[in-house]
Amino acid sequence: MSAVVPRVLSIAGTDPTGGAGVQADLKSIAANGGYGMAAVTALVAQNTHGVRSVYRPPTSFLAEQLHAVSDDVSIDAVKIGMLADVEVIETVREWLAAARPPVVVLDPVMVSTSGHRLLDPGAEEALRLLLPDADLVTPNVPELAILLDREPASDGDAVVDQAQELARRHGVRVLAKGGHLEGPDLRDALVEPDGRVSDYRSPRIETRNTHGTGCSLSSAIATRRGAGATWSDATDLALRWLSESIRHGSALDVGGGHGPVSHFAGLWARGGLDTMPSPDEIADEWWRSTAGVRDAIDGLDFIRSLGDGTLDRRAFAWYLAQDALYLREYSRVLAQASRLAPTPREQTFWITGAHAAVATEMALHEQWLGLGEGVPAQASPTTTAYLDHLGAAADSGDYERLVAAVLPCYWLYHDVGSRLHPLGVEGHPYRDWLDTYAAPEFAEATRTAIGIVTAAAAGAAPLRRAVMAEAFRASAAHELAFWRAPLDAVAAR
Ligand SMILES: Nc1ncnc2c1ncn2[C@@H]1O[C@H](COP(=O)(O)OP(=O)(O)OP(=O)(O)O)[C@@H](O)[C@H]1O
Ligand SMILES: Cc1ncc(CO)c(N)n1
Repeated sequence: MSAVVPRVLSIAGTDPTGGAGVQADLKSIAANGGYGMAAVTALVAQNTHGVRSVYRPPTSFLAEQLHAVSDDVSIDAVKIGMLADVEVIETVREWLAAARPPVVVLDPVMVSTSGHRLLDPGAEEALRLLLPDADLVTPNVPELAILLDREPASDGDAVVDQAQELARRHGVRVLAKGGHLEGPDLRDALVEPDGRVSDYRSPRIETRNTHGTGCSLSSAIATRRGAGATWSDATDLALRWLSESIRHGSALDVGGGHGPVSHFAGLWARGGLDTMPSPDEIADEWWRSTAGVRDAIDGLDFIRSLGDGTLDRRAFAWYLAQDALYLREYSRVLAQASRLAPTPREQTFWITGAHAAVATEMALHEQWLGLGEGVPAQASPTTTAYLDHLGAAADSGDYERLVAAVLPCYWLYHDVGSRLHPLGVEGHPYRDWLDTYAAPEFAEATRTAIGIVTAAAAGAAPLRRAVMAEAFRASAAHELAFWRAPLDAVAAR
C-alpha cells in the first residue's frame, strides 16, 4: 500500500550548488508531492560551470545508509542517479534484491551536462546488468548510445529505434529523452518492453537553466508513480512540472554557468508562502480580538443588573422588544446562510438556527411583551445598524463573510448567558431569560458554529480570511452596542 504522501528514496551523488544530484532530487520529490529521502553514493565538488572532483566514500557506508532507510521506512519509490563505479553499482544491486522497492526509476548518469564523467568508463557493463532491476530507465541521447554500444542517434526516430532496442534487450521500460537533439521541438519517448511507444512533445524553452533536468525529471516520475499514477500519467505529469520549472529557472540567480531549474516556482506562484492556521488557532485569535468588547459588555450596568435581578423592567422590556425585531430578521439571515451553505450538514445547521431564532422570538413575545408601557415597535438605530451589517453580509452572497458575521450572535450570547446563568436563583425576575442562552442545546449550536466558521477561515486565502475576521469583529462590536442601548433609551425618555 503506497502512502498518500509517497516515500521516495534518491540514491545519487551530490551537487553542493543544489541544481543536480540528491539536492535536486529532494526538491523534485517534494515539488511533486512526495516525502524525499536520500542515500549519497558520491560527493561531487561541482557548480553550474562543471565538476571539479569526486569523492566516493566506502561502499560499505552506502550499504549502511540504504539499510538504515529500508530497515525503518516503507519505501514507495526509488530513484537511482549517479553510481560512480562498479562497486557502487554492485552495492545498490544487492540492496535492491534485499529491499525490493515497488518502483525503481534508473537515470543512467554517465557524463555531466558540462561534459565530465560521473561513471567510470569500465562500469558500463555493470550498469547494463542493473537495467532489468529497474521499472523505468531514463537515458539521454549519449547514454542511450553507450548502453547499446552504438553511435548516438541524430534524430527523433533514431532515438525511438534505439530506445525500443534497449527496452527489448533488457526487458525494461525506457524513457528516451530528446533534450540533446537540435531543433525547436522536443520529443521524449516512453517505450514499453513490448515496443509500444508514447511520445511526449513540447516546445524547446530558450534558457541556460538546464542543469539537473535529467535528475529532476527521473525523481518527479518516481514520485508520481509512487503515488499511484500509471507510468504514462506519471511521465506526463512530471514533464509538465519540469517544463514549468525550466521556464522559471532564469528568474533564479544561481551561478554563472548552466543554472538550475526553479523546482518550486509553480507552487510558489499558485500557493504562495503563507502558512495556514488551524481552526483552533483561528478560534483563539478571533476570541482574543473580542477581549475588549467582552470586558466592555461585562462592565455594562445592563448586564450587571440583569445578573443580580435589579434591572429596570422597562429597560428589559425595551431590550426584549428590540431583540424580537432583531431575531425575526436574524432568522432570515441564517436562512440565507443555509441557502449558500456548501454542504448538507451546514445547510441543516443554519436552517435549524433560523428556525430556533423565530421560535425564540415568538416565545419571548408570549412571555414578556405584555410587560412594558411604551414598548417601541420600531427598530432602534442600534438594532438597525446591526441588522444592516448582517443584511449586507447576507446580500453579498459571500458565505464565508456571512457565517463569520453571525458567529458573535452565538458565541458572545453563549459566553454572557453561561456566566449570568448561575445567578438565576429561585425567584430571580429574569430567570427564564437567563436559562435560554445557557441551555446545553445553545452551547452545542455555538460549538458547531465555531467549528464551521473557523474551518472555513482556515481554508480561506489570507485576504478572504481577513474579510471574515473583520465581519466577525464588527458583529461583536454591534453586540456590545445592542446591550448598551436599552438603559440609554429608557434614561432618555
Ligand atoms: N530547453 C529545454 N526546454 C524544454 N525542455 C527541456 C529543455 N532541455 C531539456 N528539457 C527536458 O528535460 C528533460 C531532460 O532532458 P535531457 O535530454 O537534457 O536529459 P539529461 O541530459 O539527462 O539532463 P541533465 O542536464 O540533467 O544531464 C527532458 O524531458 C527534456 O525534454
Ligand atoms: C551528482 C550528479 N548527478 C547527476 C548529474 C547530471 O546532471 C550531476 N551533474 N551531478
